[in-house]
Amino acid sequence: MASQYKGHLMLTNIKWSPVEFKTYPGHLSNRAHELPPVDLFVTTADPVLEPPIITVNTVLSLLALDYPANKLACYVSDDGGSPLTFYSLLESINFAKLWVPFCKKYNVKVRAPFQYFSDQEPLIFGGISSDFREEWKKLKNEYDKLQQKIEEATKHCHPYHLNYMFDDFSKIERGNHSSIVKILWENKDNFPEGLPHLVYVSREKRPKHAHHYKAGAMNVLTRVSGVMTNAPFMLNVDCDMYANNPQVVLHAMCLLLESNHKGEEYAFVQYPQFFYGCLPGDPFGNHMIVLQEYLMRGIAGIQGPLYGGTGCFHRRKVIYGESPVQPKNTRSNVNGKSIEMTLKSKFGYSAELVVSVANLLSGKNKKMLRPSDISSSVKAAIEVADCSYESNTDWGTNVGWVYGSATEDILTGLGIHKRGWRTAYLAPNPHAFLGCAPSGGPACLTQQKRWATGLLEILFSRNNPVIATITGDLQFRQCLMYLYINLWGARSIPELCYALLPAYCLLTDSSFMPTVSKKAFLVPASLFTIYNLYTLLEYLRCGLPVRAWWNYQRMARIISSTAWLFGVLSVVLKLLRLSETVFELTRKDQNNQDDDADIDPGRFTFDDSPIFVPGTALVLVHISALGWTLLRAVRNSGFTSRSGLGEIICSAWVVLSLLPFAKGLFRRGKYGIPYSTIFKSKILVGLFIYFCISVSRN
Ligand SMILES: O=c1ccn([C@@H]2O[C@H](COP(=O)(O)OP(=O)(O)O[C@H]3O[C@H](CO)[C@@H](O)[C@H](O)[C@H]3O)[C@@H](O)[C@H]2O)c(=O)[nH]1
Ligand SMILES: [Mn+2]
Repeated sequence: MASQYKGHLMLTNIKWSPVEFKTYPGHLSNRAHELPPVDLFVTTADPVLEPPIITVNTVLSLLALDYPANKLACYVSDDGGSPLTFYSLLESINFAKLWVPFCKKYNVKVRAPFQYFSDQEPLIFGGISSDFREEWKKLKNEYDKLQQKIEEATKHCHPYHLNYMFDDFSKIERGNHSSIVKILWENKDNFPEGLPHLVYVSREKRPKHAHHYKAGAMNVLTRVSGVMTNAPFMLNVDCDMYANNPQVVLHAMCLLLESNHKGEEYAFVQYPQFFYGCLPGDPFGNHMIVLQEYLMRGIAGIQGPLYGGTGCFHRRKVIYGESPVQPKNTRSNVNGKSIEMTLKSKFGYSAELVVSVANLLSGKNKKMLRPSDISSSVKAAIEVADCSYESNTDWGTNVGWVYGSATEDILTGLGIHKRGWRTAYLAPNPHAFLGCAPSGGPACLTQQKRWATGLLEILFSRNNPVIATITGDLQFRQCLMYLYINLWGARSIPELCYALLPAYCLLTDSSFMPTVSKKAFLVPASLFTIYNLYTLLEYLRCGLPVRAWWNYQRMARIISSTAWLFGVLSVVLKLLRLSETVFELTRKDQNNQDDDADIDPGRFTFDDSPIFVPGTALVLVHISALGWTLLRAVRNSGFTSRSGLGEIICSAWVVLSLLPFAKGLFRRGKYGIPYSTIFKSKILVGLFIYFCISVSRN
């Protein structure tokens, strides 16, 4: 708990001046001809962990956005290089040709078909024309067919080879293949009511070449779209984050096309991350509703929100490394080097890319309509997707998504704030994007471990927030905010010490809490009460149940003693150059494919990962300590020892927080902790008890 109180001061800084924007996209929709082009990016990396039907739905929701179709282009990056993903996208085109006009004609609210068709029929049909009813049925039927085709292709090896489009995939080896860029659909007629361009990109991968995970994929998408459509704005979403509000682009444009009262442009507009199919009571404490409501709004009032990796509209020139006040360079020579040479050394050798960058930076492409013919740029696009393209360029450092952290989003956003940009946070109603939150122990902890790792990596990078404030234009309060967030993982160490303290006291018959009968006891007791009431109040004010608050508190303790601790370990190993940090994907399909009959998706699950060892050991230590105290009390007929009620309450609180682990000791299957984990934990417990005994003997 103590580390929570210290965090509170930092939190006060963050929450001090919250900001909320209200946008009126209606004002823009009658200025359609002035709207700028926008490139839409979707990333996927594994057809098993991220089933293609999820990606297809996200793509369909983007193709159907309320925005002139000839100003949108959608690019899908597939790091898995999977023919299945490609096949699914290709198959979805015919459905999209029906779906997009249908959505626009009837002003459909939710444009991800799986979500739209999950609604009950009568609910939709109430008082609605028979035309609509017919079309609805037809589309539902078409969507079912599409889904079935994809399912079949997933189960059986599909005869991809029958189609020339699949040639590139015939001999593909995962992680070792050349770049593939395929135009799945081209809006040749430049038709505002048609379908936006849809392009499939799988960048070149070679075993010996670092590919920088998602950051690498984003940079390839930036370049590929640069040579094809070069829109001044780019939206990026994860494959599971479908657009839930058809007006997201218009909302974002309300802020991106204007500047604030000081005349400053916003570098990017970040939407919050909300989730669909949420389990009641948020059993894994990861719906982030309260976090975004208070934290993100607060940050929005300092220098602007963090970049969250998904649901964000970027200004392309910012991604290209521009600063808010860019020195005007009208000469064609800089220090004797031609501008072209300078751009080549920053952006790489592709002549097409350099021209597109020059056009963009000079603002030439602002009014320009997107080129309707993109097939002529496929060759250039393949070239910029090669894995050696970035060597000796600024990609990954001063240009594009920044490399060196498993949370490339925070690192990239920090670089933008460091250059002095302001950013904007927008939370429209209905929610802009919805994705799937991980569920189950292993998926949740893996995600948290990656976040803790990535956030800590940033502290050890040249983009450390303190350095960014001293040498760059990161505001002081924004720097404090970044420090608070980046230190999340490091909090696991003091938390673990505090969590062990009551057990240590009970085992060694010592105390760290004042005796309950003394007035001093009121100090920790009131801090404890105020902290919990305050956090509870935040939940209630967001309209969430008490259960959600408790689950969050509980998961926060579990996460910091397991996932965050492993995050710290992996950063230490990286600093010692013993291993590299990796981006472990979060599984996207929820529990619906399980064959357990008594399935309870809210119940904590385990696997044999070592990540569960510290939590198991912690709960065992406390059970032993409490048992030992009880035994002593029985022997001495009463609690006469030095450690008293304070320690017992604290110890019981730890067990309560780690209740899923305590229960897991007695369960089997995926709800139980594997024997090997329990065995390893018992060794740790033995060592700890031995340590306590030797201390109390001295
Ligand atoms: O080598 C990789 C690894 C990941 N991804 C994509 O990155 C996205 C995010 O991956 P996911 O497993 O869903 O991670 P999350 O923890 O859910 O993602 C959050 O955290 C990430 C940083 O750790 C951010 O990049 C994400 O935008 C943010 O939603 C997905 O679309 C992946 O397909 C790639 O394209 N290539
Ligand atoms: Mn995700």
